[in-house]
Amino acid sequence: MPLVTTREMFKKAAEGKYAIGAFNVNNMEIIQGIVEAAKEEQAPLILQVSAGARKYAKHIYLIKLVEAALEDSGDLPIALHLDHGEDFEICKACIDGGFTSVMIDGSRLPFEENIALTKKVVEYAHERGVVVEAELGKLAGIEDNVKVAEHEAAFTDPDQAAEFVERTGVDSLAVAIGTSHGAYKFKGDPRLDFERLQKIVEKLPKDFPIVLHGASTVLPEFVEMCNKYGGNIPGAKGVPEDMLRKAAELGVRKINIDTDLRLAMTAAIRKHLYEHPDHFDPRQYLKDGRDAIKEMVKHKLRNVLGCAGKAPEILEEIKKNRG
Ligand SMILES: O=C(CO)COP(=O)(O)O
Ligand SMILES: O=C[C@H](O)COP(=O)(O)O
Ligand SMILES: [Zn+2]
Ligand SMILES: [Zn+2]
Repeated sequence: MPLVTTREMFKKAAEGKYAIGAFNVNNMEIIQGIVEAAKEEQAPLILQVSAGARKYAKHIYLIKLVEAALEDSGDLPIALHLDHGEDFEICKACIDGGFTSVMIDGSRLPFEENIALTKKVVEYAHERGVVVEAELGKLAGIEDNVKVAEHEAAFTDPDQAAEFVERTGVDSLAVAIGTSHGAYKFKGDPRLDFERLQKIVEKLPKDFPIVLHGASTVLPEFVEMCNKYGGNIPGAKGVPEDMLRKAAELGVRKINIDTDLRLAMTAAIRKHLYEHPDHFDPRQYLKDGRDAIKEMVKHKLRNVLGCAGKAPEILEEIKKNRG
């Protein structure tokens, strides 16, 4: 099965009111852990690559690893997506280089400039059968080492969202409703602006796919494991699972997860090295990291995103459209 776009995934997810997991990938063990989980759960997948990932692993290695995953996974619908593309050039490089979906993140720009940049990417992408995600509103937190302070973060305006989608022709939209990137999402009690989300859904075309960034739950078991085995990440806190379920119920179709992968892998490796100070074969501890990712992703697919078992209906939709 070749790479697919997110079109059929989002259509079926809207019908069934579930979300597709978009997992950030940076190396072989992360990809293998995620894909193994999706295979066992028969779930659709979005594998996403950031500029930082391309810098770390190189575009060609990531593409080849994802190609290997496709072959190894049998008949799973998998999309390869550029996460937070900051300019036309990186989007073009990924479109030309085999990605089926790109994000142009013009959220830092004034409204009109964000529209112009997004339109330019949409035009280039659509001509080549690639779908585009854009972003409106600013998330607090760290993105590619750029720290957006809380007071600079700005929630998405529902009217602007409708105008933005109409004028750009974009395929999905990332919104800011209170999530943020990284492991420290809330100082006090977690809170998302669901009223705003509902208004955005009402103003957008029916079933328009909404994307939630910064959606890791920061699982306490991994935070505790990190801290127990030599780590120091006190006070890490993520988006509670029931809030993500509610977001999917309301219209969020893509849920972005990176921090939870990082935490799972690091916690398992810390534990392994602590318990086996004599080990120095990377395969021994990387295997534990990969296993931890697999179990965590299975839990997400089944209990949070609701997309376990949905691969067949998406494949059927893809075949129907290819006629
Ligand atoms: O939004 C993300 C990638 O674009 C990841 O968010 P987290 O930091 O919550 O995992
Ligand atoms: O949006 C942030 C993602 O977690 C990607 O992070 P990164 O830019 O460090 O790869
Ligand atoms: Zn952004
Ligand atoms: Zn993001």
